[in-house]
Amino acid sequence: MINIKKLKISANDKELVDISFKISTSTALIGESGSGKSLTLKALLNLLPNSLKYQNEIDCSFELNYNTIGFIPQNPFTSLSQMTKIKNQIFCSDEKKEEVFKLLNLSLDILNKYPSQISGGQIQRVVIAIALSRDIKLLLLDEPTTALDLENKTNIINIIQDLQKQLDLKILFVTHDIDSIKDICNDIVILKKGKIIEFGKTIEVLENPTNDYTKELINSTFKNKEFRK
Ligand SMILES: Nc1ncnc2c1ncn2[C@@H]1O[C@H](COP(=O)(O)OP(=O)(O)OP(=O)(O)O)[C@@H](O)[C@H]1O
Repeated sequence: MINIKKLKISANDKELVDISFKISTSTALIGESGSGKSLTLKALLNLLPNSLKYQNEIDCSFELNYNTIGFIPQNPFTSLSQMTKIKNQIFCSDEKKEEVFKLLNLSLDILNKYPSQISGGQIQRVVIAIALSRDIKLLLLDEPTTALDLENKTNIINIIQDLQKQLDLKILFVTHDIDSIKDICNDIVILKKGKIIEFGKTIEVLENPTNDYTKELINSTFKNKEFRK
């Protein structure tokens, strides 16, 4: 369990984020643009700009640092160096490379390719493989399916579900797309303007939201789905 008792970020005198929440297994952080999702991730990754003031109080059985946290960004296409073969962008033993590639259902011949020679879905899986090539304990996902088409989106969601079953990984999944987390995250935190306005078990919150803003988010997801049909 990662118990984030206090996470406060401010710029000058303006409070940007003031939240507390737990990651028991997998938690979704949902909120509209500007609600503080990226700042929260940056704070956990220790990547906040110096201009911001940051205070935290976190109870966790392991140290949160580069070795224990993996990060999957919104746009996988910019995470890899285009001029370098995939195998030279994963810093671990050949055995470990093979192990994580197998886990992500990636063919080993991809190791000898450049990013431009593989598909978008494969690139996102390679980015996840790179994160898993270290023995991380917490995986942070920042809208990992936004840049993907529907087929690859479903693929990545299935892969994350499989990873949860196979590895002892805590997950914090940041998104504004409720649809993508309902099968992955046990818990859900709804963020608005840097504050938590609703939290709880994902199924319970989705089936019985108490806050009007949460209801709006769920309704708009539902409407979009109807629209896509
Ligand atoms: N370096 C900064 N200095 C001052 N304010 C900032 C800084 N970075 C972000 N903010 C402000 O903090 C708030 C939260 O920003 P954040 O990027 O965390 O939102 P978000 O929920 O990730 O949005 P999006 O979904 O668009 O990425 C916004 O009002 C933003 O303008």
